[in-house]
Formats: sequence, structure tokens, C-alpha cells
Amino acid sequence: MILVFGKTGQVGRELSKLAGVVCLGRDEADLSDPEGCARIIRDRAPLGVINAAAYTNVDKAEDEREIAQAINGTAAGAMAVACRDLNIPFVQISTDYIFDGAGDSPRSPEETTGPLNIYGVTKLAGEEAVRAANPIHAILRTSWVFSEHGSNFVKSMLRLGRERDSLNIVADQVGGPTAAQDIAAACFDIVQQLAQDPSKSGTYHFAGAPDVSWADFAREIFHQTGITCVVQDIPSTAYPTPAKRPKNSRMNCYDLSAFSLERPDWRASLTKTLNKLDQ
Ligand SMILES: NC(=O)C1=CN([C@@H]2O[C@H](COP(=O)(O)OP(=O)(O)OC[C@H]3O[C@@H](n4cnc5c(N)ncnc54)[C@H](OP(=O)(O)O)[C@@H]3O)[C@@H](O)[C@H]2O)C=CC1
Ligand SMILES: Cc1cn([C@H]2C[C@H](O)[C@@H](COP(=O)(O)OP(=O)(O)O[C@H]3O[C@@H](C)C(=O)[C@@H](O)[C@H]3O)O2)c(=O)[nH]c1=O
Repeated sequence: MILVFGKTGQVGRELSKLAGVVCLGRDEADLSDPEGCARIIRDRAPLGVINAAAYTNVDKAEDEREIAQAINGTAAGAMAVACRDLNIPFVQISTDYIFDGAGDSPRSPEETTGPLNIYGVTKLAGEEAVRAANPIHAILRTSWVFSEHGSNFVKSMLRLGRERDSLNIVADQVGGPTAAQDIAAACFDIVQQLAQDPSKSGTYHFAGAPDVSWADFAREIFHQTGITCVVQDIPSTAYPTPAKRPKNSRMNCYDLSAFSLERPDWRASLTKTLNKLDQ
């Protein structure tokens, strides 16, 4: 059995559809109690653990550093320690927001980090805690997650695009939109491969292709749904938010070949997501 934390999240919901997976929600495992989560892992003794739970409200995290740190940093570390004690793999999902977004070339996993916001700081703390705690781990950095569930850019665009004739969307932040379903499948594959071959442990990038700006992502959402809303390109400076976002979120995903995985085409995954939203 593979144990998953974050049952109600975008990725957690997709993982819960897979055979051999047991997902826990906040009611059963609250990450603000890191030792409680570690105890659950020890009691259940799974074959591996995937942590899909996180504090993901990027702007709110600026005012809630402590709780974001407990969930994204301390809890991830405590869970990884429990996995080390059981000698099982731990998969931690991380984010492009651990980078500073400088330049325009895709970032490799080993490149220097430099988060611009508190969410990124706490996710980076989680990465470091996991690496220190359990040699059998994968830190899978992904970006711009969307699905038919929860709150995400695709659903925001569908709502706003139906209400307005035009929308101003940031065009100088570029990254890889990634479907929750594709991330879940990758995590499931990775945790099983790690159980077989712990030497594959390390930090990996998994983002949808091709890289695109938020504005062009919005255009594709409107194109695929026939929404006539016009997208106006704006710079980040014209869309002030409490948390600063990196401009360059491009990630080099070449290392995925270790698990025989490739970057998924987000446009095809978007079509599937939109079809599900239609039903
Ligand atoms: N969303 C994105 O664009 C991106 C996400 N990621 C990472 O991917 C992973 C999955 O993200 P995603 O599926 O979008 O997340 P969601 O925001 O959809 O869901 C977050 C999940 O974490 C759970 N959670 C939050 N706080 C606690 C807590 N104290 N105890 C237990 N559970 C808690 C939520 O439970 P509840 O429903 O009860 O609140 C929910 O199940 C995370 O690690 C995230 O950092 C990486 C890049 C981009
Ligand atoms: C709604 C809206 C957003 N935007 C911009 C703001 C921002 O730069 C960008 C995306 O905004 P959102 O708030 O949807 O996305 P955000 O919460 O920043 O998404 C991030 O979430 C965390 C969890 C991650 O780990 C990241 O990979 C990333 O997906 O779109 C506009 O320019 N115009 C708009 O009308």
C-alpha cells in the first residue's frame, strides 16, 4: 500500500483514483501536527509515502509564515524521518517557486535556489528537511498545477472569461502548466521505482510542455472552450500581488529519463480537464 497525504487536494484527488493507494485527509492526518503524521506512517507501515498536502495559498502565506512553515517544512521533514525508520521511499512534491526567476533559460534541478516569497521559502525548507532525513526520497518539483477540482488558474479563467469581454493577464512570467492527473501518475510511478531502486533518489523536475506565459495559457483556455474574452498582455508590475512571483519558471526536466518519464503536453491534458468540467 502507498500512503498519500492530501486527499482533498488537486493531486491528492487524482492519486486517490489509483489502485493500491490509501489517501488521508486533514481530519485523519493534520500536518500542523508533524509528529502525529510521522506516527501514522509508522503505524501503517506502507510500502512508500507521497506527500501531496501543502499550504498552497501563495499570497496568504506572506501573512501566515509560521503555519506555512509547519505544514510545508516541518511536517515534510517529520514524515521523511518516519519513512527512513521504515526504510521506505518518501516522495515530496515541490514547486518552481523555490527559484528566483532570473534569466530565461530553463532551470536544472541542481541549480541555485532563491525563493521570492514565503510559500517558496517554506517549500524549500521542506525539500531540505526531506533530503536531510531520508536517503530514499524523490523531490518532484512541478509548476502551475491545474485540474477540474480545487482552485487553480484554469478555473479562475473560465469564471472570469465568461464574465468579462477582456482580461489583463501577466505575460512576463513563463512556465510549464501541469495537470494534477499527470503529476499523480508520475509520483505513483516514482515511488514504486524508488522502492525497487533507491539509487534513483534525488531532486527532479516535472512540468508540462511547452513553456508558456500566463497570458498565453489563458488564450489557450479560451481557444479550447470557445470563450471570446480577449487577453491583454500586461507586465507583472501592472498586477500587484502580496507575494512576488518568479518571471522565469521554466524547468529543465531532462532528468526524468531516470524514471522513463517525459514532460506531458499540457494542451492535451487541458482538453481532458475541460471535458471533465463539461460533464
Ligand atoms: N497548485 C499549484 O499550482 C502547485 C502545487 N505544487 C505542489 O504540489 C502539491 C499538491 O498541490 P495541490 O494539489 O495543488 O494542492 P491543493 O491546494 O489543491 O491542496 C492542498 C492539500 O493539502 C491539504 N492540507 C493543507 N493544509 C493541511 C494540513 N494542515 N493538514 C493536512 N492537510 C492539509 C489540503 O487539505 P484541505 O482540503 O483540508 O485544506 C489539500 O488536500 C503541493 O506540495 C504543492 O506545494 C507545486 C507547484 C504548483
Ligand atoms: C486572475 C489573474 C491572475 N493573473 C496572474 C497573477 C499571477 O502572476 C498568475 C497566476 O496567478 P494564480 O494566483 O492563479 O497562481 P499562483 O497561486 O501564483 O500559482 C502558483 O501556485 C503555487 C501553489 C505554485 O506552486 C506555483 O507553481 C503556481 O502554480 O496570473 C493575472 O495576470 N490576471 C488575472 O486576472
